[in-house]
Amino acid sequence: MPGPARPPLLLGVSLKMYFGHHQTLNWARKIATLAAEHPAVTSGEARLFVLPAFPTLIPAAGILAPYGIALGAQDIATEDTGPYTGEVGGPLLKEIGCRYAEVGHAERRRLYGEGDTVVAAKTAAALRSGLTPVLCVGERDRGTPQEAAERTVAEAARLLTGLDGTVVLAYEPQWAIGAPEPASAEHIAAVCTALRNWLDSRPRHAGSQVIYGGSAGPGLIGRLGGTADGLFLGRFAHDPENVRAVLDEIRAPAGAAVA
Ligand SMILES: O=C(CO)COP(=O)(O)O
Repeated sequence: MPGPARPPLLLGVSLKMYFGHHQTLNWARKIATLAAEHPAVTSGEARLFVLPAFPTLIPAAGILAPYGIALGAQDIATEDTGPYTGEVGGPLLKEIGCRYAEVGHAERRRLYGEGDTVVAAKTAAALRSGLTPVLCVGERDRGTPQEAAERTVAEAARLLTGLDGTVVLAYEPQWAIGAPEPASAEHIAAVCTALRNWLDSRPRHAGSQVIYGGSAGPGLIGRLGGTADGLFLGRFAHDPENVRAVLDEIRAPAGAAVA
């Protein structure tokens, strides 16, 4: 059977702090069942990753990993080990099977005072432990796509200064997070294309991907014309049927009829 014509699209979900423990595991079981049977996943056209709350990582891995769904943490300490009360370090995350660590999410910047120095240090910590950082970048206020592209590329360049390794750049315009609608397809395409071009000029980040998050859900991926390597879902992934709908669109892209 011929393999997929293009690299797999990456479909990430952060559960943030929405779900309880059992709720997380019940949701994970539904996502595992979906992954086991959905042709977008079984054909290799889509790859899934899930970022649940820290205490659920081990049991969630037991449910999701057998179906090829990668796990990751929503945060990571800047240090690897030592007297850092309340923090969780990269070596532990790696040991329990994480592949990803999210850094720099707008909520952590806005609510917990994380700035560029901390975000860059967390990105370095993830890479040091062999984790792929899901590095969130994106402008705070709505502007033109060109302004957003320039600002976001500069942000990525700043945060990755001096670092080598494969990353997932999650383009999340802050004004589109928690909104009724994602940014427009034109806006997302302009910024993701600029990020892709920038990455392509940086061999030290070979293999990196650019995904879009911010009220992403069904109906979006097909409108991006391949300019993003995937989506980063928040609220709209709480209903597994929405995840199924996005996988359906990955299976039947670019104008093909989706039932
Ligand atoms: O921040 C996000 C993913 O990390 C997006 O969240 P929402 O899709 O709920 O806006």
